[in-house]
Amino acid sequence: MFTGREVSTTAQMRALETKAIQDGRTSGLELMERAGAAVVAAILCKWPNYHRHSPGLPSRAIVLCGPGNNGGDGFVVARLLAGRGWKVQVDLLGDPDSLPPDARTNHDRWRAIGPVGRITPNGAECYQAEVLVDALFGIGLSRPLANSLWNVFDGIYDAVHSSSGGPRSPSVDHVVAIDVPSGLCADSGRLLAEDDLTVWGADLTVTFGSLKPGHLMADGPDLCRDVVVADIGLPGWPPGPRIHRLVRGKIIKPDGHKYDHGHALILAGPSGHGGAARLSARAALRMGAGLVTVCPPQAAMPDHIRPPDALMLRPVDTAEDLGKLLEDSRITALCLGPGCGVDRADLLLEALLDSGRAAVLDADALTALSRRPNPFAGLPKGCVLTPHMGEFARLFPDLAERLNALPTRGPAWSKLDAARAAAARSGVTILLKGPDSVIADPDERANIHSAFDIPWLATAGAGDVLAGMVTGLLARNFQPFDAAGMATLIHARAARLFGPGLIADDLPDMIPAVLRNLA
Ligand SMILES: NC(=O)C1=CN([C@@H]2O[C@H](COP(=O)(O)OP(=O)(O)OC[C@H]3O[C@@H](n4cnc5c(N)ncnc54)[C@H](O)[C@@H]3O)[C@@H](O)[C@H]2O)[C@@H](O)CC1
Ligand SMILES: [K+]
Repeated sequence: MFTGREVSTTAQMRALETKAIQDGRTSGLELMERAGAAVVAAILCKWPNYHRHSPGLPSRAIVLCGPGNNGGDGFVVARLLAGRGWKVQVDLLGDPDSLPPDARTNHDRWRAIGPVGRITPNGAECYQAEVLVDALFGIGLSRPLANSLWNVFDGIYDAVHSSSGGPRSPSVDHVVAIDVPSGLCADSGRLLAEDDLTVWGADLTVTFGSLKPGHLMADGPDLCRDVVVADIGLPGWPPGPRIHRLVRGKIIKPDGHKYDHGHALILAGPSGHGGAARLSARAALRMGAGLVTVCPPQAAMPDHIRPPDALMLRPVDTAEDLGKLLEDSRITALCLGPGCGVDRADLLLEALLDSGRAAVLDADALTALSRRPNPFAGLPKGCVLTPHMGEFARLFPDLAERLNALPTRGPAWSKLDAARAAAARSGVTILLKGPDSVIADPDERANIHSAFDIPWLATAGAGDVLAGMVTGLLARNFQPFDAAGMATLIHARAARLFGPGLIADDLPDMIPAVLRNLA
């Protein structure tokens, strides 16, 4: 049984389906029937009034079926909706004789009820329905949509977005995608196309067993909108790496002495650049680190004579200064990078690495790291690297290049793949930031955090706060993977709670309210 937080790649999904069938638990046809039934149930749940859209008139559905089993699911949906009194039009892309066996069976079952039309470039001009079911391509999309299909997509796009509503103009109220909106790569959330493609998004996407990475990343969330995960009786966790959607967590500060909750050191930059480190420091305190010390160069000390008074101050000018400070074994985590300046980060990096302490390397520290001949040599296991895509490209140019290449084959490379490859190469936890953040560690664990609903979090200093939050949790002895995940989750919730107009300074002060709800 899945719990709802699992994310499976298409390869894992196929392996699971094959195993369930080989074990004799179920058959492909049975899974297809359950899939179709789940789609119908989700439609009726989301739009209960469509059961009868106006007195005496049946609701109307257009089901577009593709050449594979996604199309097979579509035939099941058509049959079940017709059985509920809907007026259903079914159009097929391709030749019925080429359908795979289960899809062909369901095609034939539908043919006993109604006709199957052909999907043509201009066919969408007369589409009029409450619901259009997109059963063209699911997890089997393996290559970019051919140019000949583009006209079809354009026509459907016009039908979906038509607002004229006249009797002869196309109009579709809602689109329901089976598994994924067609054209979207389920593994990456990227559109498989050789050029720009107009894809109509769905209002509701019904997927099976578990989420796929593409529902959470890149273009996926925008195109899938509401995603329902339907249990169709697939057992257990699929073989391969464990990927989760990051949606919840627990974080409690137990009783104890202040040193029991760790001591975080935030290395600050030169005079006039201390704000970033102060944001990090404030966030580390709010995350429950017992003590937090800001360490600017001596000349910048006066900049920091200001609240919060809970912050401590120690000057650090040289690597030796830092090394001396780190002789205190009660210092449990460091943060290097925010507002630090690349040269200063470079100067302090070696002492930090030599200490073997847990640390967050962010911003300028990542640039300093990328300039080293062997960037990942000697990184302590407790390190978390927190790059955004630009910093990631400096640290892992080949991975970024692969990620940025036009996705012409499925499964396309995703941020998930890139973050996992980076964790394997560097030997430490990677938090690859963005509206879709990925946290990956060298043990092949990965979490995806999808937060496209809070665009106001893309504000100056928000990354510094996040770095401080991770540092606070590392100081408290959280494992790097857990610290990065919890901080990402709480950071997003804090932004959501504050709402638009947020500036980074607001974030640390929202943390207590978020923590109260987590505990
Ligand atoms: N895996 C599972 O556990 C289950 C899968 N089911 C359904 O089966 C789907 C997967 O079925 P398939 O593997 O047959 O894959 P799809 O139905 O997604 O598509 C495969 C077909 O599309 C063609 N195709 C791929 N890219 C194309 C392109 N760019 N242009 C034109 N044709 C292209 C392929 O040649 C193949 O004929 C799922 O998305 C889901 O809807 C369900 O029936 C039940 C359970
Ligand atoms: K689809």
